[in-house]
This record gives sequence, structure tokens and C-alpha cells, in this order.
Amino acid sequence: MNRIDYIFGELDRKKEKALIPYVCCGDPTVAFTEELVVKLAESGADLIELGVPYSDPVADGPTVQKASVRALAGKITLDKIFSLAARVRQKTQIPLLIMTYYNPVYVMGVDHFIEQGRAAGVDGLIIPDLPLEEAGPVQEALEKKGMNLIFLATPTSTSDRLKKIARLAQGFIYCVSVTGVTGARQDISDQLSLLVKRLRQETRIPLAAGFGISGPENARKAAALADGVIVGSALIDRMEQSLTQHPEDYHRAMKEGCSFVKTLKSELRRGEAVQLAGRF
Ligand SMILES: O=P(O)(O)OC[C@@H](O)[C@@H](O)c1c[nH]c2ccccc12
Repeated sequence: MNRIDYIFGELDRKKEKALIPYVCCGDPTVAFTEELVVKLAESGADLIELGVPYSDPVADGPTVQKASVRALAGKITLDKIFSLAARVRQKTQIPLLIMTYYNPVYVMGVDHFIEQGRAAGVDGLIIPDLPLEEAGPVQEALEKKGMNLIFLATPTSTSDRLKKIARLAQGFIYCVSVTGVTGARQDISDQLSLLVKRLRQETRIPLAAGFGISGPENARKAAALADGVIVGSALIDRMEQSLTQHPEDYHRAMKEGCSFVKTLKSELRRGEAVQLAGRF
């Protein structure tokens, strides 16, 4: 069994929801990301999204864009990200997902990219701009290495599309909770609840909600609907603020990030959120 299925099985047994932080690799340095990922795992994160910074993003909101600019300024590369993943893998068994636009995969070559990921102990890929219709070869290549392709479903996906996603999905489905770009928001929209209901009619695979989760309150709401939550911008915002107030105090920024993740996870351990989900 791969690490993704294993962790969702464990969470189900413990009646907990998954917390999936997104980190932007190399923001502000590779060493920071490396230590951060290990500490997030110790702070209650269940899976980690390792974001590949990209200069021409499609769905990144301002926070993720700024993080990517910082990482690119620090000369982050795919090779550095694979070796970062490999070093993290020496220290923790947390499932690692590489989140990247398709272009870097295409340029490196699908097989080579996947082989590098496998060697580094990566468990799956999330490729938001890879259309379902063209995902077949990538998914097959991943499958051969025991890795998963995580699909995204959005509030605007048609029923036909949701059916296809449900049929092909592995690991979990990334439920985009809003129409728009990434970034912390005040509240969880009704769109998420509808999307989850629609997907639930098609599949029992775990559903993780992302886009706009900004704190304990709306993490709990999202977790009441889905099996897990993905948090990117809100985590990056906290560390960025800390670094603005205390320049170069990386240790402090990392601590802030970890205590945020601890707070979020404690909401996802609460029984009431779990009962509402009704996966089984
Ligand atoms: O930042 P948010 O609103 O918490 O959402 C997670 C998101 O940042 C992360 O999963 C992500 C970063 N870039 C993306 C591009 C497409 C889809 C998702 C993403």
C-alpha cells in the first residue's frame, strides 16, 4: 500500500481529518523548506504538498505568487527540489506530493520527472493544468512506479467531468472550494458543500478541500464537509509576516508556521467535524 492510502486509512480509523499544508519550495531558501517540512510533519501535518515555483502560474493567488518569486530569486530548480525531497524522506515517512504546472514536467520529460520523484521518495503529483483528457500517459507512468496522480475537481466541473474524475482518481481528490485563484479567504463557500455532495454520489475516495482556508474556524467548516483540508496561502502569510517583523529570524517564522499548523490540526481532531462528513 502506498503512503497516501495508508495515511487516509489511519486517519479514518482515528476519526480524524487530514491536514495538508502546501509549501513553496525554496521560499526563501531550500534549507528553510527542508527544515519546515520535517517540522510541519512533527506538528500534525498528515501529507505535504511540495510546490514547484513557476514564473507563469495559472491559478496561484498573490501569496503563492510572491513566495514563488522569492524562491525563483534564490535560484530554485527542479533538481534542487528532488534532492530536497530525498533529504526530507530520510527523516519522515509523511506522504510527499509534488505540485507543479505541467510545463516543467513536459520539459524534463514525463518519465524522467517521475523517475526522479520516485527515487526521492515522492508519492504523487498534482498538476493543476494537466487536462483530464491528457492525463492518461502521466497516470500510467506514475502507476508503474507505485505513485498517484491527484486530480482536481472544481465547482464548475460538469457532472460528466466529475464522473470521469471519480472513476480515474487515486489517493484523494483535490476539491477546489471556490471559483478563483488560491489565497486565504474569510469563509467557506456553499460551493464546496455542493461539490462534495456531487462527488460523494460518485466515489468513496477521500476528498480534500483547498483554496481559501485561512484559519481554525473555516478549516473546521471545510473538514466537516470533506476528509481533509489543504492550506497554503494562510501558512505562507504567517511566516512572511513574521519575517517582515523580525527580518532574518527564520527560526521564529518557522515556529509561527508550525504553531499555526498545530492549531489547525487540533480542529481536525475534534469529533464533531468528523461526524458530519458521513463518508461511510
Ligand atoms: O493557498 P490556498 O488558498 O490555501 O490554497 C492551496 C494552494 O495554494 C495550493 O494547493 C496551490 C498552490 N498553487 C496552486 C495552483 C493550483 C491549485 C492549487 C495550488
